[in-house]
Amino acid sequence: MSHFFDTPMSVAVRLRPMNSMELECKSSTAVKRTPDGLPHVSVDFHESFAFNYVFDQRDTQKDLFEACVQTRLKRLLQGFDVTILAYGQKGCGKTYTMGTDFNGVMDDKVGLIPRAVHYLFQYISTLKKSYTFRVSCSFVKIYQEELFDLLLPRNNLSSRLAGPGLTELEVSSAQEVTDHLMRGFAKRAVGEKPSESHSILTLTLVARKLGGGGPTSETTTKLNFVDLAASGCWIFGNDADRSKGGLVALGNVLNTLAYGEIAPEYIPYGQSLLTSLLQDSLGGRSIRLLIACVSSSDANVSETMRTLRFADRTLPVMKKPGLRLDQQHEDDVSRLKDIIQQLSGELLRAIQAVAKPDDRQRLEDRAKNLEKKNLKLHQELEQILIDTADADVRGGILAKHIVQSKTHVRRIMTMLGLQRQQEPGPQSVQSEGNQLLQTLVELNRIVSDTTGQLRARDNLYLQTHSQQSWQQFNNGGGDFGLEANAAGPEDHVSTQQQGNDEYYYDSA
Ligand SMILES: Nc1ncnc2c1ncn2[C@@H]1O[C@H](COP(=O)(O)OP(=O)(O)OP(=O)(O)O)[C@@H](O)[C@H]1O
Repeated sequence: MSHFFDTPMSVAVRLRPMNSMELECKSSTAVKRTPDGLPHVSVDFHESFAFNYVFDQRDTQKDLFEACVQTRLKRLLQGFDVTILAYGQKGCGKTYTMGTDFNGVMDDKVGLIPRAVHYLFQYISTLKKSYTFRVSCSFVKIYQEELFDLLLPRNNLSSRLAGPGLTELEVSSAQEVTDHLMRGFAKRAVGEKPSESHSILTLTLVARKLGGGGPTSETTTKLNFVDLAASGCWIFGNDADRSKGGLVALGNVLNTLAYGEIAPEYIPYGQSLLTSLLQDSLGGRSIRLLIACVSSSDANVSETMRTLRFADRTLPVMKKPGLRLDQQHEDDVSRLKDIIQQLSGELLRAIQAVAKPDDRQRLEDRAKNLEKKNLKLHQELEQILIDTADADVRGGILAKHIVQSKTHVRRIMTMLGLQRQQEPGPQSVQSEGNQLLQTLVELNRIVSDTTGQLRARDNLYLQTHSQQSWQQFNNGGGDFGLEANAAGPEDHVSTQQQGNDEYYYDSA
């Protein structure tokens, strides 16, 4: 078992460089990554948003792929559907980022789809000793609430889907997928502009574990790349522009999912074709990454704000900071957790082998209990990491956790070693179980201490920050058009502006 630190829903913001028109108009930069190194975006210096990742003009396609897509692809084999969506105003880089317009040349400008497909086929080829894989591909366009199959081998036109299911083509290499992508993209553009339709490229991966005959030995997961229609000046319900209605529905679904555990029947998947089609890959065991593509220019600030608000509302309220973790740390923690899991299993099997039947149940229960505690500790730690907005502190906690986990692993290994040497009876097994329990209690104590320290630190930060904001507000309150004494400092803690409830709509 391994864990991942990102929440199921993550948001990456990508700031595209100014285009020639913006440069000609001599527009200035209004949207920036904040200089503190955190994944925050500031708009016009007075509005800021916190996301999981922020990429600016200096970041390359490779940076984006490696930071937020690569690790998610491995989750496919752990039974998660992975959905990557690009959202944003017309011309802000959705297609460029996704690589939906791939031209067959694998250069450094190539977007996510070709990179992901190559990575995936390479990755599964390393697992061929343990798994067999079947991969199939479908590619559709949704335009004005109608579905078009882009892989139907007919003429040059995309075919509206009236009858049975989608074309799903079996593929055995990255090249085959990108060939289908290129053919499909050419069809997407027929009839209307690509910016007016959504396109979804789906890879379905069926992994069968070799040597496993049980019902769970085959896993089917989906990887979706969704290049959404451009957001912009539109009104929900306008029949002439119904593809945009899919964006409203998508916003509603992601927003509802952000509230946490909600029964599927309350999630409004049925509001559009887009959300119905993606239903399985948006809820349940899915990992979602929304890439909000925005312009950095002051000429597009109002549309950029709408995009950022859309993205902001898809994130769970409690997990907004959700900062990117250092990859090395994440890998270390994940590896150690796997080792602990494996060793705990071995310990359990060793206990079963030596204990008398009447002791066995009790010891098994105890071992299971330890396992649960261990899992809870990991979950607490992950929560702390997600809730902590300071990269240095997070790094410190992780480093500490790694040392603790290593000690923990060493102790379990020592116990196993002793067990094997001495072939102990139930009593010694019990005392080893107790030692393990002690270790876990100790680990638990350290985690709660750290949580306490972090909470105290966060409270202090919020207090100081709110006092500073209040002072600034009092000094220049007139600019805000508010009475200087209308609210107390506690009302100014957050820099995150709450948009109005109709944020999906453009009333212009
Ligand atoms: N991060 C970036 N770096 C360099 N060029 C970019 C970047 N993002 C976008 N571009 C360029 O900007 C132009 C518009 O990008 P793109 O077509 O991807 O926008 P889009 O959001 O998909 O637009 P539409 O909604 O019309 O489909 C393209 O020429 C693309 O190469």
